[in-house]
Amino acid sequence: MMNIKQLVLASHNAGKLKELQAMLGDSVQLRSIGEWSKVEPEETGLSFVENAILKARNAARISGLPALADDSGLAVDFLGGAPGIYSARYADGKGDAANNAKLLDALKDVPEAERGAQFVCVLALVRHADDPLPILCEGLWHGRILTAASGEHGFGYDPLFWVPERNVSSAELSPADKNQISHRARAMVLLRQRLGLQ
Ligand SMILES: O=P(O)(O)OP(=O)(O)OP(=O)(O)OC[C@H]1O[C@@H](n2cnc3c(O)ncnc32)[C@H](O)[C@@H]1O
Ligand SMILES: [Mg+2]
Repeated sequence: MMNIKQLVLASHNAGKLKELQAMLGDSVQLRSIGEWSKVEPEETGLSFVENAILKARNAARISGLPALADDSGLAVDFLGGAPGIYSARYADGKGDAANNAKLLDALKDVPEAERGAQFVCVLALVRHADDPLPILCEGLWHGRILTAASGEHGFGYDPLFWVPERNVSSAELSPADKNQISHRARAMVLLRQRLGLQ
């Protein structure tokens, strides 16, 4: 079992850092790779797993610390799983608001029953840059895409993601509630088990 006190998070996304640190608790300190470099690696993989490993190796190489990466996104049934690994780049890098507007447009006139979607999160942890055995944990969160944005919490696609088990959008959940049930929370439960943290 690994005894990890400090991990570098291979992400420039402040929303992820906040959620992951809250889920990990005080026993492990997460430091953003932004402390070392502002340059983001190109996400050239064809799967969440490949991109998560690529980001984790890059961060471990730059920082010299064990690294955790989160590759995540939204897979929409009607769109054959798109935007998927391209979720951050869906509107060509114009940001969350543009991504959400493009998604609403792509699903214009699509009835509720066909608006199913899942958030996906893959966490990859490497002990060092060339680690031959990364720890991989996956979490899925099933919901549906709304016809208009709702809610102020969270980040990214949260205002468009309807959470059936709570009858609210994921941006209407409190941060603590989202961290109990999200794709990221599910992946983190598995990671904590693998690290012997619970
Ligand atoms: O690669 P890093 O630096 O970690 O940051 P990123 O924001 O580019 O992250 P990804 O490449 O994993 O892309 C994830 C996309 O999916 C969205 N996403 C992931 N988790 C989400 C969540 O919990 N709520 C809303 N949107 C989420 C997010 O906004 C991005 O558009
Ligand atoms: Mg990214």
